[in-house]
Amino acid sequence: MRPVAPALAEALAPFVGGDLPVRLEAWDGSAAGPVDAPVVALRSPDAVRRLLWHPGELGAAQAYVTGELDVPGDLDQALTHAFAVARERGLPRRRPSLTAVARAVRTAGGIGALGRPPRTPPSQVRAAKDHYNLSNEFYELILDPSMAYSCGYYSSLEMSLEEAQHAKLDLVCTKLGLQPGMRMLDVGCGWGSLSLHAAEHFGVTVTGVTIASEQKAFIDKRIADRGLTDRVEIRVQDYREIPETGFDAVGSLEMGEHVGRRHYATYAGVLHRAVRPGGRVLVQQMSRQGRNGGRHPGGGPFIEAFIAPHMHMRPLGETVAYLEAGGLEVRDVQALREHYVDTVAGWLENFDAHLDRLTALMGEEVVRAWRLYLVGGSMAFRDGRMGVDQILMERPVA
Ligand SMILES: C[S@@+](CC[C@H](N)C(=O)[O-])C[C@H]1O[C@@H](n2cnc3c(N)ncnc32)[C@H](O)[C@@H]1O
Repeated sequence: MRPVAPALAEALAPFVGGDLPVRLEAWDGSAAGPVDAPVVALRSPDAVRRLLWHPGELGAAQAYVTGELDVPGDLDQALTHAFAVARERGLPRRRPSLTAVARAVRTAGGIGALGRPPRTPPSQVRAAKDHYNLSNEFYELILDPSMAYSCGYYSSLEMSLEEAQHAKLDLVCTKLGLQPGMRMLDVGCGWGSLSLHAAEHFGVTVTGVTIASEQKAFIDKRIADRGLTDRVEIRVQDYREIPETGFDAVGSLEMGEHVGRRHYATYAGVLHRAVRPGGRVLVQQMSRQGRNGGRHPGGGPFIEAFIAPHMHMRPLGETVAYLEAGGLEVRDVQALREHYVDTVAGWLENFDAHLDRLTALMGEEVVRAWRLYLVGGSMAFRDGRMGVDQILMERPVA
């Protein structure tokens, strides 16, 4: 087979707006681009098909997840490099003619017709839709023992992930002013980290709600094992259907991201209605730059397609305005952006330590998607494109 890379480089140049920014290795063994740049390996013509069909993040992510495109070196380093080049060059002013690029690639590579890429396997679509019902074991292998799936609080540099999650839960319970005998509501309780911590360490009675039945099954077992059946109740319930009012405190850790712009006022209203006058509410939520969350409010085309569709993030100020409009008085906002870089590093360490088991459980493609999600997420927090904040509020006494 003729070497394809020089012509591929030429064909791909319009997409990158200049010289090749990476070392490109093609499936025929040829290579092009700077020798000291991160390596991107195109293992199959399907990688080119996907990049042509969905230029940019989505096509590249699809090709990476399927293994048609690989990054043999450090993924973080390669993505950081790609982002830096994209920022420096900006997007190409005009989208290149698909037919022209396809013709050039085809002539060079002899890869036949460049039609539609293969479809995304249904298993991946299901994995994204069922983010929280994926498999409890999958999350157990990645998260800390408390099963907190939200940003930890590294109050000292030497903390482990487990200690940082414990410190975060203590911080939340302290900010909420929990005292023995109080009633607390945990909206979007995940695998029960806050509900169980509040009951065990602060002596409160807790109601937790989640939309994932797998999570309820997991927490119910922990409740029984720890003798907390009379103090913690977990329900599979949408936040809009919580009937009770008069809670002394309400916590909602990283659930607000699932509430779109259309419903956020309702979410704020639910929090306000659930807590008694004078009671406290703490929302921990991720934010992102760009008015109204920009074109991709859910964290970008990759996350929206592969990990968790229907997520919605916005600048912190917009979220605060919604909560205030819902009748809550904001008392304190604490930014924890850097803590997410360390939290994700902890998750990635667990991920790498259990790679074989994770692959056996979920398959190669889900595991590749998750690596991209974790590495890309950590970068977004490190670079300030995303943030996470604890917003402490009080329901005013009328
Ligand atoms: C990122 S997890 C956070 C879990 C937990 N708060 C923690 O810190 O570990 C988001 C949680 O919100 C829940 N959730 C999403 N949409 C919901 C809805 N409409 N009503 C109730 N819970 C919801 C999910 O089931 C999941 O438990």
